[in-house]
Amino acid sequence: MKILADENMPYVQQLFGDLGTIETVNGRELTPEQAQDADVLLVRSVTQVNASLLSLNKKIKFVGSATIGTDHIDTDYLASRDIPFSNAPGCNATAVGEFVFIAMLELANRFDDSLKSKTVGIVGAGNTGSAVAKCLAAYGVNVLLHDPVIADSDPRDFVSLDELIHRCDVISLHVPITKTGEHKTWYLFDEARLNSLKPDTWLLNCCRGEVIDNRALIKVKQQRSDIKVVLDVWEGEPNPMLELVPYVELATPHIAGYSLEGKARGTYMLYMKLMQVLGQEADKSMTSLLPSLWSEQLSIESVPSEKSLLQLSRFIYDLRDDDEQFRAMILINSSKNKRVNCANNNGFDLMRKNHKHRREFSALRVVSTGQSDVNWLSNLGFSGIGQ
Ligand SMILES: NC(=O)c1ccc[n+]([C@@H]2O[C@H](COP(=O)([O-])OP(=O)(O)OC[C@H]3O[C@@H](n4cnc5c(N)ncnc54)[C@H](O)[C@@H]3O)[C@@H](O)[C@H]2O)c1
Ligand SMILES: O=C(O)[C@H](O)[C@H](O)COP(=O)(O)O
Repeated sequence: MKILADENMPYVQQLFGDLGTIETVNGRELTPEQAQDADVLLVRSVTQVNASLLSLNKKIKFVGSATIGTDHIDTDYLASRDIPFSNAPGCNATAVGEFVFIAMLELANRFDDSLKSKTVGIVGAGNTGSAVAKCLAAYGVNVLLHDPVIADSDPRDFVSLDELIHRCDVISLHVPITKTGEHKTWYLFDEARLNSLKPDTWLLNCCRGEVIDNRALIKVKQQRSDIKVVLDVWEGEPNPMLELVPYVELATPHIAGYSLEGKARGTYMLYMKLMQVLGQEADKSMTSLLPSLWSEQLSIESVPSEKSLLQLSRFIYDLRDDDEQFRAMILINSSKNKRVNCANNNGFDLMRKNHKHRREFSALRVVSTGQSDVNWLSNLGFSGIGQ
C-alpha cells in the first residue's frame, strides 16, 4: 500500500509505517501525477483535494486531512467517488485556545491593562471558540458567545453579533470560512463592522484570514489606532498583504494550532479512521508518541498575578518569538522585491514548516507549595495542581 503524506505531518512513520510504503511531499505543490498511485492520501490545509488532483488516481482508498478546517477538500467530489474521507475535528482546539489566551495576556501586558477586567466575545462557539472560553472562564474573565448556527440547540447563552460588539472589549473569531448561506463568514468583519467596534477593542483572528476584509482592516486601522489587532491567519495566504503587518500587534503565520499535541492528535485521528476503513485493529497509542517537556515541573507558592501568569505561559510558549520571526521574514521579502506588495510564499510556508512545535499547558506539571487555592490553573490546562 502506498501512503502519500504531507511532509509537515509528524508521526506518520510511527503510525502508518506498518501499513505500507510512505512517501512525503510538499502539500502545497502536490500534482495529480504524484498522487496517481497513492492508496492513502494524508494532507494538511494547504492541499486542494478535488477532481483535478485525483483525476489520474483510480485506486485511492482513503483521504485524510489532519486539520479542523475542511475548506480545502471537495467533499462532494470524494463522496461521488465513494472515497472515504476524514478530517480531525477538535485536534488542535486546545492549542488555539491557549494561543489566544496567551495573546490576550501579551496585549494586556503591552498596554498596561488587565485581561481579567475585560469582557471577551467569542464569535463561533465550536471546538476552538469553546477552548478559548474555557481558558478565560478558568481565569475568571467574563465571556459572551455568538453562534447563530447552534444557538437554538446548545444550552449555553448566546448574544447577537451586534450585542457582542457593543458589549465586548475583546473579540476573538472562531468560525469556519463559508462563502454562501444565511450565516456566511466571508468578510463577516467588513469595513462597516470594523468601524462599529467600540473604542479600544482588541480583535483577534485565528480561524481563516478572509473572515476579516484585510484591505478594509488596513483602512480602518489608518483611522483608528485605538483598535488592537492580533492575526494568525491572513487574507490570501500564503501571501499576506505586507502593508497590513505594521498595524498588527502580534502577527504569526497560521500556527495557532501548532502544538505538538495538536499535530500528533491530528495524525492519530487519521490513523484511527484509516484502521476502521481497512477493518483492522488499531494497536498504537498517541501518548507514547509525545516526548516529555524539557522541564516537567514547576513549583508556585501563591496565586500568580496576571504578570506572573504571563511568565508561566511564556515558559510554555513565548508568542513574541514567532511574531518577531514573522516580521523579520516580511522585511526580507519586502526588501528583496519592492514591486511585490505581498509576502513571499516560501517565507510564509518555510516558517510554518520549520516551526518548532510548542507544547500545551498540560505538558507542564505545576505544584503548589503554599496554601493558596490555585486549582483554577488545572482548569486552565496545567497538570498536577495542588499535589
Ligand atoms: N489558526 C489555526 O491554526 C487554526 C486551527 C484550527 C482551526 N482553525 C480554523 O478555525 C475554524 C473553527 O474551528 P473549530 O474547531 O472551532 O470549528 P467548529 O466547527 O468546531 O466550530 C465553528 C463554529 O462556528 C460556528 N459558526 C458558523 N458560522 C458562523 C457565523 N456566521 N457566526 C458565528 N458562528 C458561526 C459554527 O456553528 C460552529 O459552532 C476552522 O474551521 C478552521 O478554519 C484555525
Ligand atoms: O484547520 C486547521 O486545523 C488549522 O487551520 C490547521 O492548524 C492548519 O495547519 P496546516 O494544515 O496548514 O498545517
